[in-house]
Amino acid sequence: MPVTAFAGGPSPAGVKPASHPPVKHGRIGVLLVNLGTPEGTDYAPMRRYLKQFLMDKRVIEWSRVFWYPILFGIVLNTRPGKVGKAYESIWNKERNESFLRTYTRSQAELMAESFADLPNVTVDWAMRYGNPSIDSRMKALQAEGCERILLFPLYPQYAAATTATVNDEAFKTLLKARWQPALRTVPPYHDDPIYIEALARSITGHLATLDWEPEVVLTSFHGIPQSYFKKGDPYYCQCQKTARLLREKLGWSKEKLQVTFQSRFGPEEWLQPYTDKTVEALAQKGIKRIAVVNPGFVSDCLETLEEIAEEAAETFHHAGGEKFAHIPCLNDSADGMAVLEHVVRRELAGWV
Ligand SMILES: C=CC1=C(C)c2cc3[nH]c(cc4nc(cc5[nH]c(cc1n2)c(C)c5CCC(=O)O)C(CCC(=O)O)=C4C)c(C)c3C=C
Ligand SMILES: [Fe+2]
Ligand SMILES: [Fe+2]
Repeated sequence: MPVTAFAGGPSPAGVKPASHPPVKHGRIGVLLVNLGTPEGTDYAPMRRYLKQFLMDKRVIEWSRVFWYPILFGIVLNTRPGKVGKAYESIWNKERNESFLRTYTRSQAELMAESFADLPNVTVDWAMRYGNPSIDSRMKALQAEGCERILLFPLYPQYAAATTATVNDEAFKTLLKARWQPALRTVPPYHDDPIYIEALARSITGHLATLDWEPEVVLTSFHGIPQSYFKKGDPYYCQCQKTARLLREKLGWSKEKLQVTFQSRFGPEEWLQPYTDKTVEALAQKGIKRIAVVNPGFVSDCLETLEEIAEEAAETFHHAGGEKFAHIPCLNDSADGMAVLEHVVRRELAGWV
């Protein structure tokens, strides 16, 4: 709004000067933000995506003097090709995009539909890495008249490498804003009864479609380096709590529902036990039937569709296992949407 709009001093309350430009106002934005996704599986888009991701200090906390030579000298030359092939095996060919993007868009669209009772709320979506960027969608929401924005990092368990970096990026977009919206962030919902109930229903529902019963079900969460945990990240404890509540809801033992951590990156020790090693050890111990669920992922993605449904299944079979099932993430299912909508409605309290 140009300063000239106020030439002649402030207007009397409720009276808009004729020279005042039209300004959209009075709306509330809800921005769902997931991790990110490359634009394609070829070397160039994969490198662009990994570069933005792995330059993030919240993701790789090592000194830049030590990390950048490794990142630019080795990782960004070798990893785009390797990871691009993995993405290819799980690419949504119909839409030419990753499923993470397909589901995130669908979640925003379904939420917007179900918020018909909240006509001044606009629901949008963004990605922390890649597009649509947080910056572009925050600006679009403001242009639409959103004076208040609820930012929803799509992670049930808080980690600095995920939730905090989304929040950082959103607040960064406000650094140069003349007229900032009010910005609220959604807290973790790892122990929310509706989330636990949805997970339990999804597990029992999926297992009911099989003609066999797993001896062991692994709840496999994305890992973080142990050093991040030791510095005070609550992620490990929140994962454990989700699993405990789920176990109680299902009435299962600690042997039946186990917690593991996947997706190690780099030479450090990560949270343990590791998913791949556990899958192998279970088969070697004579366990023949297992299922794996990923409660920490709101949507299926590379880490669930490739690393678990493909790689972990192969590891299990090679080690002597017979039946392996991957239980899909909540995605845009009715139960999954009920969780996201419940969290958003709760966090909009006082605004709507
Ligand atoms: C040190 C590196 C990494 C940390 C810490 C980390 C934490 C973390 N990540 C997720 C969720 C996802 N990660 C995904 C992919 C992915 N993760 C890392 C590295 C770290 N993640 C890399 C390098 C990649 C890219 C793929 C690869 O090169 O192996 C994804 C999938 C994205 C997709 O497009 O499908 C998700 C989701 C969480 C929840 C988390 C900490 C709690
Ligand atoms: Fe990751
Ligand atoms: Fe992975």
